[in-house]
Amino acid sequence: MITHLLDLQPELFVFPVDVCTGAAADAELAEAILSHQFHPSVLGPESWEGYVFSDLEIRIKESTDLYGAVLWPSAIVLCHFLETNRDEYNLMDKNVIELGAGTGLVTIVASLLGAKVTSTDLPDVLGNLLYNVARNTKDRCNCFRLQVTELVWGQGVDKRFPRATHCFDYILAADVVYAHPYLQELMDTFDYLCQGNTQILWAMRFRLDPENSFVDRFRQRFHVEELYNLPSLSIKLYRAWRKDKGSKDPKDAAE
Ligand SMILES: C[S@@+](CC[C@H](N)C(=O)[O-])C[C@H]1O[C@@H](n2cnc3c(N)ncnc32)[C@H](O)[C@@H]1O
Repeated sequence: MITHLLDLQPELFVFPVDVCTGAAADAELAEAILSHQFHPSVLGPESWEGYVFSDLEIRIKESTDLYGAVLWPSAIVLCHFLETNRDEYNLMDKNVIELGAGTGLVTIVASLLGAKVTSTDLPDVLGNLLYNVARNTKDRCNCFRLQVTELVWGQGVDKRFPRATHCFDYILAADVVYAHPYLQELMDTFDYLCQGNTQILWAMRFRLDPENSFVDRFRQRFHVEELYNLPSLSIKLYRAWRKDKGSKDPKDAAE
C-alpha cells in the first residue's frame, strides 16, 4: 500500500543532493508543502488522496497503472506556490494552460484561484483527469471557464491552439520532464504556446541526466528564474518567459 507520495517508484527519486543552500529553510518549506496532504480517516469503496488548498478539501483519485494517473510531488509544490503567492501571481480571470495535467490537482487549484484553465494531457489520462476536475470544481468554479482536452506534445499544437485565438497568461507544468522520448516535442510545445506576455511556472523533479540537459536547453530559449529550490524533495520551481530579442519580463510589463 502506498503510504506516502515518495513511496511511489523510489528509484525515480534518487538525486545527488549536492546543493547545500538553506537546508533549514528547505526542510521548513518542504514540510509546509507536504502538509497540504491528508489521508482518508475511514477507507470507503473508492480510494482517494486528500489535499487542502484555498481552505477547500480536494479529493484526487489515482490509478497506479499510468504515470499520468498518479499525483507527483511537484504538483503539490506548484499548488503551494500558487496559493501562497496569489497576490503576486494573481490568477483571477487569467488564461492558463496546464501541460501533462495528470490527476488534475494543479488545474483544480488554479481554477479555485479564479483562472480560466485549459487542462491537457494524453488521451488515456483524460478520463481520470476529467473525473477529478469535475468532482472538485463542481459548485466551486465556473465550469464554462474550465476545459479538459487532449494535447500530445508536438502533435498539431498549432491547429488545436491557433495563436490568433489562444493566448495564455500562464503555462503550468509539474513533473513533465523525465526520461521519456518526447523531450524535444515538449520543448517545442512550450516554445509554441509561450508568447510575449506568457509566463511559464514549471515544477521540476530532478532524477537523472536528461532532466539536467533539458534545463540547459530550456535556458537557451527562455529567461529562467528559480523560485524554489527544495533539495530535500529534489524539486525546483522555475518561472520562465521568452528570450527573443526585445522581449520583456511579462511581470514588469504588467506593472
Ligand atoms: C510524471 S506525470 C506528472 C503528472 C502531473 N503533472 C503531476 O505532477 O502529478 C507526467 C505527465 O505528462 C504526461 N505526458 C507524458 N508524455 C506526454 C506527451 N507526449 N504528450 C502529452 N502529455 C504527456 C503524462 O500523461 C503525465 O500526466
